Amino acid sequence: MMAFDFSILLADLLGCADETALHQVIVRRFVELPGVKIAALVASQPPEWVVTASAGHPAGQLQTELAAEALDSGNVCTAGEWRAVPLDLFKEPNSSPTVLMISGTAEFDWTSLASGISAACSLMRSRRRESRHARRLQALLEITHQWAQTDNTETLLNRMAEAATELFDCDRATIFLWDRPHRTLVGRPALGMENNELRVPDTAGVVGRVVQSGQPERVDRTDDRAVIHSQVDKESGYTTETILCVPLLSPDKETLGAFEVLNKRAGNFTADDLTGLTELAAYAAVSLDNTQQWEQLLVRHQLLVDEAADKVQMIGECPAIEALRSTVAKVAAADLAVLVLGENGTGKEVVAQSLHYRSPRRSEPLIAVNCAALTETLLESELFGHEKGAFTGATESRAGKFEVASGGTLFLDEIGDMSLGGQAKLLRALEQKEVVRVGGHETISTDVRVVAATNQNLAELVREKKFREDLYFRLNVVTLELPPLRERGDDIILLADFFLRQLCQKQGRKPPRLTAAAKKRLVAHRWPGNVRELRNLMERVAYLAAGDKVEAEDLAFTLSPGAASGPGVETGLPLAEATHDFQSDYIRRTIEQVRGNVTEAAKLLGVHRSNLYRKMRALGMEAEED
Ligand SMILES: Nc1ncnc2c1ncn2[C@@H]1O[C@H](COP(=O)(O)OP(=O)(O)OP(=O)(O)O)[C@@H](O)[C@H]1O
Repeated sequence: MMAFDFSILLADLLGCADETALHQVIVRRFVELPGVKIAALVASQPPEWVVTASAGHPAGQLQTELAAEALDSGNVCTAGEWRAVPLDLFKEPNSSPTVLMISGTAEFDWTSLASGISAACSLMRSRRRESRHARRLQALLEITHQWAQTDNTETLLNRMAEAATELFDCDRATIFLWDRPHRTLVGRPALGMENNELRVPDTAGVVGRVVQSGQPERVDRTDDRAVIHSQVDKESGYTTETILCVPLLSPDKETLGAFEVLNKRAGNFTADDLTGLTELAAYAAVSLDNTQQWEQLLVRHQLLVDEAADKVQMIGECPAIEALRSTVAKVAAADLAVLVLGENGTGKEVVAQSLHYRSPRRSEPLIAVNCAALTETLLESELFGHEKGAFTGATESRAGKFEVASGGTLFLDEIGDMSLGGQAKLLRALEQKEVVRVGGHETISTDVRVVAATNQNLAELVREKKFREDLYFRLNVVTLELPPLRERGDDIILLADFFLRQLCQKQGRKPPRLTAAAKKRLVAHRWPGNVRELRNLMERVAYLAAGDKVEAEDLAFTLSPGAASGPGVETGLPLAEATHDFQSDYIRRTIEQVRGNVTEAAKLLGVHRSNLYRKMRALGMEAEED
């Protein structure tokens, strides 16, 4: 009796890529042995026998009756030089019982040989399964990495379907999302359907059963066609042969829909495909969830941007403002640097906001930096950022405004106040489109549109060598000049009404009306603080004036610190009117100073409390004694 060396067989089996190769290896190994003329593997597929591999003489003379006898008895059967050895090789589902047929004089311990071959094959198969699993995981990793970079559900679903058809060697794949309120499954991509989308009731066909039960389903070629939702095939003109469908489960096991693959190119979907699709669906559920959250965030972000853009209103109809508005509309979309000139409070920041929200950069940040408020060192760290430990107090690394505003707009206010050192660094950043954080080495590229503003005469500063000429030209591709408020005529009234409306709306009350005298006073005022001063005044009026009218006396102008000392009364008024205005203004401000305490105000004014009330009534001021 000959001994059989399993180690050689095992080594050969491990190299087999598929079942056919495995069968070939077994039969070849036998005919190499002395005394073996023919070796073959035959599989019982009633009503016939199929030779899956043979070696040696042609297999035509195979004794299939002997094979049947061996299979029925479970023992080795002999007829002349032929041996039929039933193998327990193929325990896998769908595999046929197999018999090893040997012709020759060689004698082995056939029973242990049969179980040895079966064990070797089973070991080889599990190795192959593991390596297939590892390959599938590798493919999954590559696929999910690609998914993670997709921020749009439509694209993501298409990519998922592409990945699945490739991975499972099938014709089509569709991901169904469960619209529970409408009891509908929405499948995409759906080739041949309108909008590439398929809508079916959530109880229809295989996919309906999968989402309802949470269990996967498989339809093979031989299965009853009745299980397939034939309506879909009718509509799309497609013939479904095989299906594998698994539920799409969220990480907390809620069924979100189903992942379906159709028409395996060869044969039926396998148990391996089921494991693979279940794994793929788990990643798909997470990616879909992430992408949908991202999309929701984008929608919310867009709403916020629109809301912010709507709030930016440049009120005014005087020719200078009309001209400015039309230039803003023209240059906003071009990525040009803009210099905005104008006195303090004339609306330079409003212009920067209008430019930003009318540009393609509107969804990215608009970042404002006041260059006058910071020392040179602080300004540098503010603009370019700093690394941890770059200077005392730099306990954390921080991105600069150039980095934060990248993709958007950087508004450099009070640029005329920037030191010459700061100007040099700013120029470098603008020219090279990159910055280096203070204390850092790495260059960080940035893409910002710069809008600069100043209340100074920048050209004059250039002449005086206080501002770099090269920076001046770089910032000043387009100049927009805002006139002071006193030169805007009736726009003062438009703005006053606008602010009153806006501020009263916040308090939920009807805005009071400006009387003709009040309007006259507003237009006559010099407005050293420009629109900001007007806004502040209207804010006070909106809070203090209780009635439905705003009288001239209600307009208590605040003296600007720069103005000559004296009451805030216009020149050009008759003395009686000026005295009247001065007195009401002075009394009002004194009362405001002591937060409405009239007794206290009377003391400060050196009059008796009741006399103060009398005086206020005479001046037409609201004065209710308590
Ligand atoms: N044309 C306008 N329409 C509506 N509001 C305006 C207008 N101009 C200015 N404002 C408002 O006036 C205030 C001051 O405007 P802004 O801050 O833009 O002025 P600025 O010129 O940038 O001031 P500064 O020079 O002090 O930085 C803001 O509340 C702004 O909303």
